[in-house]
Amino acid sequence: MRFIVYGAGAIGGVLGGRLHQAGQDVMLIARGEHLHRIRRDGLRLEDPETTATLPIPAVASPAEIDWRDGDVVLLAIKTNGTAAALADLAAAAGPDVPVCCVQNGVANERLALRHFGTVYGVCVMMPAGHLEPGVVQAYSVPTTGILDLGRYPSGVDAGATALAERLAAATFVAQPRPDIMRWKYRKLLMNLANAVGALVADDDSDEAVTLIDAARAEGETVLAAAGVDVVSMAEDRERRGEILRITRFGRTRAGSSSWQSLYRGTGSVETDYLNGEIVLLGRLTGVPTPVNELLRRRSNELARTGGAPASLRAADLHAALGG
Ligand SMILES: NC(=O)C1=CN([C@@H]2O[C@H](COP(=O)(O)OP(=O)(O)OC[C@H]3O[C@@H](n4cnc5c(N)ncnc54)[C@H](OP(=O)(O)O)[C@@H]3O)[C@@H](O)[C@H]2O)C=CC1
Ligand SMILES: CC(C)(CO)C(=O)C(=O)O
Repeated sequence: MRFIVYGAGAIGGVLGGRLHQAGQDVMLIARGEHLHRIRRDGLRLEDPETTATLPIPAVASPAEIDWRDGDVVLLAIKTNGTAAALADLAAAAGPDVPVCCVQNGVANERLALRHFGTVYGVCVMMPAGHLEPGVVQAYSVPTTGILDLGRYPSGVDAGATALAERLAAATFVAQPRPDIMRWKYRKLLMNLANAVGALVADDDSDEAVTLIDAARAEGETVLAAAGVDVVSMAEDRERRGEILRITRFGRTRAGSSSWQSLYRGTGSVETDYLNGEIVLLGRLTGVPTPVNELLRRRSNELARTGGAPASLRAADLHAALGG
C-alpha cells in the first residue's frame, strides 16, 4: 500500500509524517512555498517532545504521480478546495483509486463518490497545526489522533480494516466503523465553534460561549428535522476518553483549523461546510439558523478581506443578531 496524501497541511502533513516514521510508503501533494520547503529541506514535523525532518517525496499535483495498484489517497485539504482537487485527482488517477476523506464536515465523501467507487470517511480527532511553510505540528503525544473510519455511505470492508491497522501502527487510534457518518455529524456539531474562535478575541467570554451554544442548538434542531442520525454526546465523550493529550507549543498559540486559514491568509475558510452545512439543512427543512448564518457570513468576509483571526468581539456578533 502506498499513501498519497493530498494536501500536506496540518492534518495531511502530520498524518503523512507519522506514516513515514512508521515505515510506510508515503507521497505528499502540496503547493506553493510549502512544497518548495518540503522538497528542499524535508517536512519538519514538530510535537511537544521532538522535532523531526522527514525526507518524504512531494509533488505539486496528482498528474505528477505514476499511479499504481495499491495506492490509497488520503484527502486532507479543506472542504472548500475538495471539488477542484477531486477533479484533478480523477483525471490523473482514474476512478478506481480508493479515496479516504480525512476531513471535517460531511460533504467531502459525497463529492468524492461522484468520481470514485471506493470512498472512506474518517472522523478526525487530531489537533494539528500548519502555521508556516515546510512545518507541521502535532499537538497530542504519544497518541497523535483518533481516526475512526468506515466505508461511505456505510459499512466496513477489507480496505477499511487494512487502513485502520496501518494507522494503529503509526501512533493513531483507529477503529473501523460501519456507521462512520453518525460520528462525523457529531464532530460537525463540535466544529460549529471553529468560526467563533476564528472570529473573536474573547472566545471564552460569556458572549462567545452563548454564541457557540446557540449555533450547536440550531445544529441539533436542524439535524433532527432532517432525520439525520447522530451519535450522542455521551458516546462521543466515551470514545474520546483520555486518549488525546494536548499541549500547545511554539511561538504562536494556534487555534482551530479555521483560525489557521485566517492566520495564514489563505483567502478562504471552510465555514460554508461547517456552519454552512447547518444553514443549508435549515433551508431545506424550513428551520431558521440565524446564528450559523451570521458565523458563516462573517468568517467568509474576514477571509476575503485578509482580516486577522480573532479580530472581532463576541458582543459585536451578538449586536448583529439583534441581541
Ligand atoms: N487542523 C486541525 O487541527 C484539524 C483539521 N481537521 C480537518 O482536516 C481537514 C484539513 O485541514 P487542515 O489540515 O487544518 O488544513 P490545511 O490548510 O492546514 O492543509 C491543507 C493543505 O492542502 C493544501 N492544498 C489545498 N488544495 C490543494 C491542491 N489542490 N493541491 C495541493 N495542495 C492543496 C493547502 O495549501 P494552501 O495553504 O496553499 O491552501 C494546505 O497546505 C479540514 O477538513 C479540517 O477541518 C480536522 C481535525 C483537526
Ligand atoms: C476540534 C478541532 C478544533 C481540533 O483542532 C478541529 O476539529 C479543528 O481544528 O478543525
